[in-house]
Amino acid sequence: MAKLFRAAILGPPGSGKGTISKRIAQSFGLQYVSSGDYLRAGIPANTEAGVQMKTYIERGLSVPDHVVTGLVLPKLEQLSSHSWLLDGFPRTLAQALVLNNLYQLDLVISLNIPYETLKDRLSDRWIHPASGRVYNMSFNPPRVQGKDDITGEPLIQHDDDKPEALMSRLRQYKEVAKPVIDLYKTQGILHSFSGTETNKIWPYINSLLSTKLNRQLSDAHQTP
Ligand SMILES: Nc1nc2c(ncn2[C@@H]2O[C@H](COP(=O)(O)OP(=O)(O)O)[C@@H](O)[C@H]2O)c(=O)[nH]1
Ligand SMILES: Nc1ncnc2c1ncn2[C@@H]1O[C@H](COP(=O)(O)OP(=O)(O)O)[C@@H](O)[C@H]1O
Repeated sequence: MAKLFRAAILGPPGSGKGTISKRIAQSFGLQYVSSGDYLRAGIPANTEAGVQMKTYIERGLSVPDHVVTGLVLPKLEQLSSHSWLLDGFPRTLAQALVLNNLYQLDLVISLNIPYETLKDRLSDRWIHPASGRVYNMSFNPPRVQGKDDITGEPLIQHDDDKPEALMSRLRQYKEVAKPVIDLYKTQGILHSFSGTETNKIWPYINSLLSTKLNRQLSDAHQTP
C-alpha cells in the first residue's frame, strides 16, 4: 500500500488557504480537513457554549484549543487510512503539539501574503454562512450576485473582515503562529510561499506536491 501523505497549510485569514487547499485536494486526491468548516458545522447553536463559540468565529477570534482539537482529532481518526490536508489547524502551539504526538506531518505549507492584499481580499469576501463557501467579487464571484451558487441563499460579509477588525486579527495571528511555524521549520518540513496572487503561487505549490508525492510513492515501492 502507498504510504499515506499528511500535510497542513498555514497562513493568516484571507491568505488563500481555503482556495489553495481545494486545488490541492482536487489535483492530488487528499482529503480536505478544514477546522473552520468543522467548527461552523459542529457547534450546537442552541446551547450556551454554542452561542459563545459562534461569537469567537464571527469575530475571527481563536476558539479555545480543547474545543478545536475535540472536533478535528476525531475526524482525523475517521480518516486513518487516507492522505489528508489540514486547513486552519493547527493554529496554536498547543494544537500543534497535540497533533505532533499523534501524526508526523510530511509537509507544511505557509502562506506569506502582504497586509494590504489581505485587507483588499477580505473586504471583498462574501460567505455562505451555512456551508462556509467563500466568494470574492473579483476573483471568484458567485454566478448570481449576492447568492450562493449551490443553494441560492443570500451571501453575507463578516464584520471581522472589515479593515478595523482585521488589523488586530492579523496581529494576533502573527504572535500565535510564530512558534507553530518555528516548530515545523525545526522539523525541516516547512515550505513558505510569498506573493499577492494565488494563481501565481499555485504552480510552485503544485510542483512541490508533485515532487513530494512521487518521491513518497517510489519510496513505498522500494520498501520490501
Ligand atoms: N483578488 C484575489 N482574491 C483572492 C485570491 N486568492 C484568494 N482570493 C479570495 O480571497 C478571499 C480569502 O481567500 P480564502 O481562500 O478564503 O483564504 P483563507 O482565509 O486563508 O482560507 C476569498 O474571498 C478568495 O476568493 C487572489 O489571488 N486574488
Ligand atoms: N485551529 C483553530 N483554532 C482556533 N480557532 C479556529 C481554528 N480554526 C478555525 N478557528 C475559528 O474559526 C474561524 C473560521 O476559520 P476559517 O474558516 O479557517 O477562516 P479564516 O481563514 O478567516 O480564519 C476562525 O476565525 C476562528 O474563529
